[in-house]
Amino acid sequence: MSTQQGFAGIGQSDRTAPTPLLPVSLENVCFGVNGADLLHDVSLTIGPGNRTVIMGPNGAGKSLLLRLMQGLISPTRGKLTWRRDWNSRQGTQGGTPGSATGGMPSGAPPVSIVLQRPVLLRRSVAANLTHALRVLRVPRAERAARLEELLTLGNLQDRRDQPARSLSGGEQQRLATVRALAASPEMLLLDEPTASLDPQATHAIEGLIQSSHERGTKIVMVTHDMGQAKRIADEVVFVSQGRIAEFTPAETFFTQPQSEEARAYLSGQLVI
Ligand SMILES: Nc1ncnc2c1ncn2[C@@H]1O[C@H](COP(=O)(O)OP(=O)(O)OP(=O)(O)O)[C@@H](O)[C@H]1O
Repeated sequence: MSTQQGFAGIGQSDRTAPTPLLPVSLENVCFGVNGADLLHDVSLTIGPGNRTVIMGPNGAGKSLLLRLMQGLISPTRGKLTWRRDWNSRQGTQGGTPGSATGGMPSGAPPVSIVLQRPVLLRRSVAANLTHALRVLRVPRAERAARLEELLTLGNLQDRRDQPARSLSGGEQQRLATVRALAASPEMLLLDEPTASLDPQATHAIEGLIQSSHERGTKIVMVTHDMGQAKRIADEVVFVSQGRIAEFTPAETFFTQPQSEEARAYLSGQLVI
């Protein structure tokens, strides 16, 4: 896995620079369940670098968009293409694009996701991280050092032997976030990661997001928190009723939203 754009400092070093994973392009993507489209004709290119924040009312299709990018679901119609063919073991050079065009996904792109409610093993903090490192096939000899790096990154050194599920909500989310970063992902997807956290815990997660951004990891985050969106976003994708209503630089979005739907959302009106 690349550390060229991923989380440096957690150990790996590729000698050859792989073709970057991004951009990911969605061309006329529809996603439906039982014949009913939940995402309609989505065309969007998400490039590296900028922190992308996805906003929109409840039920608009934001999580579905993230799941498409996570590879958990595939378009019912249309095409989703990565710059790098992550499906192919040798596909890191030359750049045959990877794509998903329907049916069940055949694999998952090398991205990590953080959800609103972390899913943690009924084991200690350290065991959760060690398990992730094992699954990621980090050589046994490197695991101890990487574990320490992750514990330090998440400020969880004092909690290492505590059962993960007995941590506070904020600590659990710090653990889930550093576990996601253990993979040195080129892209980190976050689905309302701080929705149930207090300001201090939110600040800690935003710090982790910011430091991984500074190390080159692409950030794509769904949030309803306007303050957080303003703090983090370089660009905003606004989703309404399964369509992309707007994809603009953050400053434009917050000061001069172009779409009727975004104007209504930002002014606190009900958007159906
Ligand atoms: N597997 C499914 N079967 C049927 N409907 C689904 C399925 N998954 C999602 N939906 C519907 O698709 C719509 C979009 O869901 P999604 O979770 O993407 O919304 P969202 O924008 O993330 O909303 P929220 O802000 O409330 O989390 C919703 O109406 C949801 O009920």
